[in-house]
Amino acid sequence: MSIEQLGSKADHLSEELIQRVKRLSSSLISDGMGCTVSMDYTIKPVAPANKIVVGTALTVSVGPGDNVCLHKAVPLGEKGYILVVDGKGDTKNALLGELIATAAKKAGYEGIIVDGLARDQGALRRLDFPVYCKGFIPNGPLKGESGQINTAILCGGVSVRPGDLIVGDDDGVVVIPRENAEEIIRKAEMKAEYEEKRRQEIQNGQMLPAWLREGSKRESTT
Ligand SMILES: O=C([O-])CC(=O)C(=O)O
Ligand SMILES: [Mg+2]
Repeated sequence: MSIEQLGSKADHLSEELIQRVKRLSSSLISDGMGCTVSMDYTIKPVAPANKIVVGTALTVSVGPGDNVCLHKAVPLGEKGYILVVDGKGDTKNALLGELIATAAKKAGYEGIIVDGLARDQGALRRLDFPVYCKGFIPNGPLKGESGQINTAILCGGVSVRPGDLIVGDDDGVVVIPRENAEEIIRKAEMKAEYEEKRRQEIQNGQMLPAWLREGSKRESTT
């Protein structure tokens, strides 16, 4: 069996940036990046909770249905990290269930994102630990030959590198590349300010946004 841990655990971005992201949403972050960086829409929270989950990516790549490497990554967990699993979108076997999610919670992870399936849905809903996946199947995981921890992966069609910031809420999951985080967060905050202004305008009976009233072209989604 060859499981490689190629990269060491990445540092967190500054606490100040992370706190700013916690006041936003996945949709605002996506707007801050030109509406391009959402993981596949089928990756959704097991238990929608109307709250935002933010953490530094600790990545795992596994073969379809094979969760040996995932087991090995769980004890590396610490507060502030999110386990992001490239499961190749496999739909034949669950990569995790109640036991792995409970261990990941105990290890300190903020949550788990899986490009694949889970099982033990009822227990996961009761766990009070954010798990995002594509759905459920009773078939358990395979015990395979290989995997990688903390390397660049694709998850839900989006590139994730160790240390990128992961943001999940009930809409889905987005990835903030760490080198552009400051600029993306600033743009997302500007969108939040715009939306607050629009909320007040709508309350005052102004249904059309200014850019449409004035006939100008707007590039972002508003
Ligand atoms: O048995 C497994 O490896 C997956 C599972 O159901 C659990 O983590 O509870
Ligand atoms: Mg189980």
